[in-house]
Amino acid sequence: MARFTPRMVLFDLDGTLVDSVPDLHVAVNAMQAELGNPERTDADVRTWVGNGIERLVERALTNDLDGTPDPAELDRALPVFKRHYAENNGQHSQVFDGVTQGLEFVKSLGLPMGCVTNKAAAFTLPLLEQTGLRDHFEVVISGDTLPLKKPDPAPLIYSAGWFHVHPSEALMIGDSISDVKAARAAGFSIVCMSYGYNHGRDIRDYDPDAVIDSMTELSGLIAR
Ligand SMILES: O=C(O)COP(=O)(O)O
Ligand SMILES: [Mg+2]
Repeated sequence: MARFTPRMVLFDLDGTLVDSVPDLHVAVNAMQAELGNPERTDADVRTWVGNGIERLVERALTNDLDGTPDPAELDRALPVFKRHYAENNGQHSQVFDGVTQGLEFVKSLGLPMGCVTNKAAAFTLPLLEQTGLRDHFEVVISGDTLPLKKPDPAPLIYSAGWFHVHPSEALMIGDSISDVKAARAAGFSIVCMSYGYNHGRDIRDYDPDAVIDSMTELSGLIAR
């Protein structure tokens, strides 16, 4: 028997639907080069994604997941990063294997779907368009759509309200501790992808309701 019988499903973007690190890595190093700073590795960038663009730039500047740069340095770097990311967004990113099948399956159940990401809206919509995923989602909440982003539950609660679904009947699919925390605080169920980005930690350590290796597995987990 399927484990979840939600009335709506929300999907995280980076590390869940799309492997966006290749674009982010190029943009980070283009920024670093323009500012006269050293290159950062793909592996490091992978651990820095998930808390929005500004936090990524702070981590890249300091080469530290917990780092906070000088505010003037951040002010100088942010527009440079955004310019390079706008140029590269979607150029090297790939939709993860199984995502299209998973989305088609959820759609076949007649369940409404939304995308909730910490990525700024200026980058979210072009990426969803470019990867051909945009039309799956009736609602898209980006990192700067509301005053608070994940791990705050606000974007999830807002989306549930938009679909007129009680959070206890809603499912979030994500990849990081921010998705787990936001889902728990909102009262959603939470399924995580094992392949995503979670700051270098195994997402199983944060005890989501289920962890899957591919969205093709959703057909065995979700029913109406
Ligand atoms: O950190 C970001 O910019 C986006 O991350 P998310 O799509 O996993 O929420
Ligand atoms: Mg993510």
